[in-house]
Amino acid sequence: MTDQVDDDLDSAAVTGSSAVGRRGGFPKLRMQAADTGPDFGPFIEAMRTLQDLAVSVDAPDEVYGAALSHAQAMIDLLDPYRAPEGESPAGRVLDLPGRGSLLMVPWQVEYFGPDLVRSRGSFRRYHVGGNNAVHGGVIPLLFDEMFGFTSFMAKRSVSRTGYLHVNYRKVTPIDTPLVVESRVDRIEGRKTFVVAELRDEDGTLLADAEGLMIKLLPGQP
Ligand SMILES: CCCCC/C=C\C/C=C\C/C=C\C/C=C\CCCC(=O)SCCNC(=O)CCNC(=O)[C@H](O)C(C)(C)COP(=O)(O)OP(=O)(O)OC[C@H]1O[C@@H](n2cnc3c(N)ncnc32)[C@H](O)[C@@H]1OP(=O)(O)O
Repeated sequence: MTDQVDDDLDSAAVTGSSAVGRRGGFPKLRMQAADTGPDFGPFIEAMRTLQDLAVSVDAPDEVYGAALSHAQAMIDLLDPYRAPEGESPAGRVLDLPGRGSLLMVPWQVEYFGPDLVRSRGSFRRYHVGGNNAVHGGVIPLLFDEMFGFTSFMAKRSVSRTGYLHVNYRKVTPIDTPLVVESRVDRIEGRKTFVVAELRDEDGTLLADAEGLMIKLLPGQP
C-alpha cells in the first residue's frame, strides 16, 4: 500500500511542518513511509494499551506511584528525541493503524482510490464516553481523517475542513469490528463535499457524516 501512496503523493502536500517546500500555507512533505524499525509499531500499540489502562484501572495509590516512576523513566528516555512534525514517524506510517499516531483512532485503511476510501478498526476502552458507547467527540475524528484522505485521493489537496456534520444513528460500541467508507459527493470550485458512513459488520448504520473540504489559497495556513 505504501508504494502506491508514495506515487500518488509524490508531488503533493498534506498537513505537516517539514519545510521541504510550500504549497498554500502547508509545508510540502515528500510523502513516504517513515523509516521505522520493528519496534515502533509495537511501541505505539503498547502506548494505546496504557491509555486503556489509564482510563480503566482502579488501583491502590502506591500502584499509581510506581506507574508514575515508570512513566517518568519513559519521559526521560524519549525527551531527548523530540522532533518537528513531519520528521517524527507518528502519522506517517500508513501500514500501521492510525498511521502510527496516538491522536488518530487505531484504524487501518484497507482501500483507497479517487472514488472511495475504506477503513476498518475498533474503538477501545479509552474512547468510551459513557456506558460503553464511543464518545461523541471521537467519531468526528474518524470522519475528519477519512475526509482528509478522501479529498487527498481525489487530488483536492491541500484542503482544510470547513465543516463536519455528524448524524449519530445508533450507539457506537467499543471492541467491535467496524467499517467506514468515505467518498466525494460533489465538487464546486474550491469546495469538495464529502460523505461517509460508519457501519458494523452486519451493515447496521451507526453514524454518517457530511463534510466540506475547502482548497486553500496560496499563503493560507
Ligand atoms: C508524510 C507522510 C504522510 C503519510 C500520510 C499519507 C497520506 C495521508 C493522506 C492524506 C491525509 C489524510 C488525512 C489528513 C487528516 C485529516 C485532515 C484534517 C483536515 C482538518 O481538520 S483541517 C483543521 C480544521 N479546519 C480548519 O482549521 C479550517 C479553518 N478555516 C479556514 O482556514 C478558512 O475558513 C478556509 C481557509 C478553509 C476558507 O477561508 P477562505 O477565506 O479562503 O474562504 P471562504 O470563507 O471565502 O470560503 C470559501 C467557500 O467555502 C464556503 N464556506 C466556508 N466555510 C463554510 C462553512 N463552514 N459552511 C459552508 N460553507 C462554507 C464559503 O461560503 C465559500 O463558498 P463560495 O465560494 O461558494 O462563496
